[in-house]
Order: sequence, then structure tokens, then C-alpha cells
Amino acid sequence: VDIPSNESRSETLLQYLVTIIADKFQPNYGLLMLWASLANAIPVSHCLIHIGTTEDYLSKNTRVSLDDLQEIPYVKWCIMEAIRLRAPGAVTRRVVRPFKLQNYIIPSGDLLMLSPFWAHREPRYFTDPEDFKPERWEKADLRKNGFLEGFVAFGGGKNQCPGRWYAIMELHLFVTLILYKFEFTLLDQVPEPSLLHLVGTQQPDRPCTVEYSHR
Ligand code: HEM
Repeated sequence: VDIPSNESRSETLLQYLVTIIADKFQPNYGLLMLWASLANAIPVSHCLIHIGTTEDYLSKNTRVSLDDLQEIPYVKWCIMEAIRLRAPGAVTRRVVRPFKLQNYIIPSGDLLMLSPFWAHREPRYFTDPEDFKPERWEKADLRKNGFLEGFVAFGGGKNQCPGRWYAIMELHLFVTLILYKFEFTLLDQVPEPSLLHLVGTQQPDRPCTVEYSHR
């Protein structure tokens, strides 16, 4: 599909991403979008709206190197903040040996669960936890693969998600490419996330229309 710049189209951005085949790099990013939004519950759209309406550094580049990504940490902070706010609902472990936790003996066979979603709402670790504040990630040593204290979206211990840095790098690249290619205008107010979909596939609590065009 060869799309002339600025031509208006009726299909959604997601439809467009899934069907384009003109550029050898694009189909993978379309699929990645689907994977990220459907499988990992990351509100990339929120992140796009935020960056698209607050940042002005995007040019017409269509190729992005790892060095380029280092120059735009703000996009990465937005991604980390999106992951923090919409982290997985629970990480589960089966107890194999009884052990004492405070005053309780936890018997073997029990399931222990940690909720990254709720843990990320702990004000001791994240001030104004419900707010989308990408700047809080400035303190994290992301270049050296360090997270913020209290951030457990990828679990922990020896079974911590082995795909975490790959996932973050791909999202960083994907969001950056989308913003290089498209310009977004927000036509509605930014909706709240639907309370019926706290984890899993995200949905807004009301329609949110965004106009997009080729840069
Ligand atoms: C933003 C995206 C992602 C999130 C939020 C995420 C989150 C998680 C979480 C919470 C766990 C459980 C960790 C634990 O039990 O302590 C996990 C495990 C795992 N993840 Fe991810 N993940 C993501 C992307 C990926 C990707 C892209 C891959 C593969 C390329 C991947 C591969 C795995 C595997 C293989 C495990 C099982 C590890 C084990 O049990 O030893 N994940 N992930």
C-alpha cells in the first residue's frame, strides 16, 4: 500500500498498522502494537497522546538507531510510566516449603500473589501514584538497566521477566517511529481508563477521538 502524505484515511491507526506491507520494517511494528496492547496491557495510546501533545522534537526521520533512542529519554520515561500504571494484576508463586511470614506459617502448596498493579500505587515509593508523571523516571538508571525502587511490573527474583529490556526497547522504538511518521491531534478530552478493565486489555471510560495524519 503506497500512501501519499497527508491523504486522509477512514481506517483506524491499528487497522493501518496491521495491514501495511509497503515498508519491510512496518509489519513487525504493527504486530508489536497488537502484542503490546492485547497481551501485555500497556496503554501505549495514552503514552502516545501524552508525548504527541507535549513534545515538539520530532522530525521526519523514518529510521531510528539505538543511539537516536538514547537522545530521547522522555519517550522512554512515558513508556515506563505507562507500564507502572497498568502493570500486570498479579505475579503468583506456589509455596514449596512451609515458611514463616510475620506471625503466619505459610504451608507448602499455598499460592502467594504479589500485585504489581497495586504495589505501584504505594505512595511511599511513588508520590502522587495515580498521576501520569514521566519525569519521575529521571531518577532511575535506565541506561544501566535499573528501575525505580518499588517497581515490580516484571516480577522479581530469578524468575523475573527475561524479556523486560527487549520489551522496553521495542516499545521505545515503536512509539518513536509512530511519532516520526504521524502527527496526532486530540479531538476529545483525555478519558480516564475504564475501571472495568484495570488489568488486561485497556479501554477508556468514554470515546476519545484522535486525528492523525502523515508528517
Ligand atoms: C511490557 C511487557 C512485559 C511485561 C509487563 C512482562 C511481565 C512479566 C511478568 C510480571 C512475569 C512474571 C515474573 C515473575 O514471576 O516474577 C514475566 C515472565 C516472563 N516473561 Fe515477561 N513481560 C513483558 C514482556 C515480555 C517479552 C517481550 C518476553 C519475551 C521476549 C517475555 C518473556 C517472559 C518469560 C519467558 C517469562 C517467564 C520467566 C520465568 O518464569 O522464569 N516477557 N513477564
